[in-house]
Amino acid sequence: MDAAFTSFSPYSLSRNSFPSTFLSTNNFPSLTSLSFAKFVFTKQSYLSLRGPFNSHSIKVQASEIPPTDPQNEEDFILEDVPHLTTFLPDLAMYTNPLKKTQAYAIVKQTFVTPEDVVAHKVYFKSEEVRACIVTCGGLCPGINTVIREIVCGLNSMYGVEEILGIQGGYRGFYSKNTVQLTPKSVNDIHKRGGTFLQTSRGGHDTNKIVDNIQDRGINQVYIIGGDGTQKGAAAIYKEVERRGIKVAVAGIPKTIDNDIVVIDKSFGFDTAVEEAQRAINAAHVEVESVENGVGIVKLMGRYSGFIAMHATLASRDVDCCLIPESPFYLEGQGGLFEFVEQRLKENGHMVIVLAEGAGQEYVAQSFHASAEKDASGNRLLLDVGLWLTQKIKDHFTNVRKMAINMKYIDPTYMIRAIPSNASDNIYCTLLAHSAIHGAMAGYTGFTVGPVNSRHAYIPISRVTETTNIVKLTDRMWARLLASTNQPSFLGCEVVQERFANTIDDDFHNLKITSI
Ligand SMILES: Nc1ncnc2c1ncn2[C@@H]1O[C@H](COP(=O)(O)OP(=O)(O)OP(=O)(O)O)[C@@H](O)[C@H]1O
Ligand SMILES: O=P(O)(O)OC[C@H]1O[C@](O)(CO)[C@@H](O)[C@@H]1O
Ligand SMILES: [Mg+2]
Repeated sequence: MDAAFTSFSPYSLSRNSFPSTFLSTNNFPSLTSLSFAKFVFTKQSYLSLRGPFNSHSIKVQASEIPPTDPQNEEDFILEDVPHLTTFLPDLAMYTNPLKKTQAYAIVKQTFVTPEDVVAHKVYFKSEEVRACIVTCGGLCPGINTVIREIVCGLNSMYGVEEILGIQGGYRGFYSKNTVQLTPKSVNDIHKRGGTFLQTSRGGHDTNKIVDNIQDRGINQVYIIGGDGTQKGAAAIYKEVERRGIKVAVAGIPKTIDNDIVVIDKSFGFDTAVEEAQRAINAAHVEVESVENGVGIVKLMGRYSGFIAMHATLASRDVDCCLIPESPFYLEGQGGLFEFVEQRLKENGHMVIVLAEGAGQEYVAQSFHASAEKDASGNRLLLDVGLWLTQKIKDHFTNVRKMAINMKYIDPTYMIRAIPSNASDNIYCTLLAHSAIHGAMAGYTGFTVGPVNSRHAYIPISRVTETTNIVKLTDRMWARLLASTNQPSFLGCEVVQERFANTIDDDFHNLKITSI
């Protein structure tokens, strides 16, 4: 593989300067490159990614490229981004067609900085590529943009003609016909919400999928989806490797909940937060126009309250934000009822933003519901919005004998069914291009995404080992508490106990690896 790349200048990530083998794709058209790509980040960079309390890191293997300061060797996390040559050492290489494209040929000496990386050689001839794209899991604004940009990017940058759409998620590999994707057929799809290819949950059968990949002669697989999808992608990559077939597997992380670890933020998240503002505004207008108005807005967020937290912070009209990570209680001193009453006395109205995964244990108790699961094994949530609405009504009517005016708004699906906004559109384009360049360069078993603002190739296993959740000890949550002045519902000791160590949370079944 070394011959495919030339030498590479060190660059600085975060404040620490160190020789990086991090394959950056921010400005791809440089003709510098690196001898091998590794996924690297330091404690320092992880810190800046995850906030000041997170000092945990896993040293995967000794550094092949020594750290700048050998004393700080512990600070490095090095891990190979898998490459086809790992299991197919004799693969042929070809001159990268990007060199000849008009768009990139001229930039050789113009926009190139030492940290830019491009493969001199690629491992696929344009005419040999038979790519496919699949979308799995829930919807998210921007999926269609990613599909469009993979198709258009492969075609315009690498001259690829054969691109298949797998319809209806993973099970589409073995249960449906494929659809031919061309720049023309996907030209307008970025203006629509949803997924042009349709999606599904469940139905991941690794052997059937890889059999199908082989039967159809597919050699590049682009998989757009959330944490479950990425686990499925990792299984496909492993099976491909076991069979020793030349198939590059690239994951593009998609999650409206922003629950995928390592990457800075998931695409569509900003769009969803923006759309949530409309619901919060509506709730605020409604409740300030009546006496004792209480507005409840339910937003998505199964185990991670990022949408609710960001929508609350952006709005400033929200009095209280309830998320799955932060337990709350209703009755007594410091409880939600007391806070609602206090706000009604002060302002005559209040707005609560509620992530759908919050308070599930209470709702389950109230409804005596059993834990149902969807086809992928995700727990089906009970409607905490309806439950809370009823609880607040009952409390004020029956206990406090106080008339309140309740407005419950549930825009959950509306915030993810829309097309992506302008900045998410650009972000989706970068992700798609990053995936294409990586696959053409022979990388496989990787997920793309920005880490500390630099687009990177990340071994899929890194993004599936844990889930991103709001950390109550993080400054963002502190900012929210400062903005709403809501009760924290937790004593300091509880936060320490709950978040100080690596724990397995019974309810969320999530691993909080470190603080
Ligand atoms: N551990 C796993 N191994 C293999 N495949 C999996 C695994 N977990 C989930 N999948 C498959 O991935 C697909 C999507 O999973 P899931 O429905 O959990 O959505 P997701 O990708 O996590 O997206 P989101 O949760 O954001 O909607 C499904 O087809 C499911 O069968
Ligand atoms: O699309 P479904 O199956 O109704 O699932 C909804 C779930 O999907 C998510 O949007 C994640 O994709 C969650 O926020 C939500 O709980
Ligand atoms: Mg998921």
